[in-house]
Amino acid sequence: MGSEQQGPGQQGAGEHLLELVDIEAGYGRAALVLRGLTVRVPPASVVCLVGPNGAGKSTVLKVASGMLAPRSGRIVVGGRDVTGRRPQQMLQAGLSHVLQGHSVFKEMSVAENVLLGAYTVKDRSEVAERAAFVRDLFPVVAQRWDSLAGVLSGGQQKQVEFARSLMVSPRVVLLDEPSMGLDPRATNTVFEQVLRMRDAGTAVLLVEQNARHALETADLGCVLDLGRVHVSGPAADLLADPQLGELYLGQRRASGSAPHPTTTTSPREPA
Ligand SMILES: Nc1ncnc2c1ncn2[C@@H]1O[C@H](COP(=O)(O)OP(=O)(O)OP(=O)(O)O)[C@@H](O)[C@H]1O
Repeated sequence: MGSEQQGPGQQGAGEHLLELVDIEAGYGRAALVLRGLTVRVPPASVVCLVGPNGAGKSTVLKVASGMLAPRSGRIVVGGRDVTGRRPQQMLQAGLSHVLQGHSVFKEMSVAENVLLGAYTVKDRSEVAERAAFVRDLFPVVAQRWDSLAGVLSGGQQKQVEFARSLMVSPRVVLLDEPSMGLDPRATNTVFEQVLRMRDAGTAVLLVEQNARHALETADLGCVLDLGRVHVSGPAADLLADPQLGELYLGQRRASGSAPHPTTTTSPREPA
């Protein structure tokens, strides 16, 4: 593997919105899943975590959103140490988590689903302002505002989830596999919306099975393996690294030998 590149796993602490530093975390008494992992999210960026199944990508997001307390390490949001806080406190600190799978309430309207995201916001004018903001950012949300969420397509429902996550004006949105179950066209739209969120001022920490597409979208990337950052750097550099491509992105070797069959196949666990 090429030498470590400058990126979210290696760069020094500075003006970052989110810093996960030397995190060790696991489930119950089971062995550690994250083993000294450091990831930093700068402002106005999309940072993507890729790597084999079981590397710990979703676990990173659970630690960041307070769903799983780390055994050691620090979580810093906007320069403030928030290690050990619960999910609602993490939300108030500025970390909004869009979980894997679909989480819209199908029997409720798009409006009701989106406004649920503002349940911690007491100021009604702030809620109205924020609703106008997300309707502007996600046109389909505005167009289908009064529709039942259950009649929307999978990609449209994902945008409702994005809109809901932005209702609290988060500093960083944590997105767990937003393209899961979507067809290529809907996947393209969802990735375009990820960039719109970034451009509108919310940084994104993204976990994706679709590693190539995610790195093509992201500014920075981290390849995780065995609960550590294996290599990190500008996403374009990771994409251009032939060895990373062979191991994690399903690229063919120059010699023409067969590629790994999926973008996430572990070099340790050939399919
Ligand atoms: N709730 C849980 N309880 C116990 N073990 C868990 C739990 N969630 C995840 N794990 C284990 O933690 C490890 C890392 O899982 P995680 O979901 O973070 O990996 P991942 O890199 O996101 O993989 P995938 O791409 O398959 O989702 C795996 O071995 C998984 O079995």
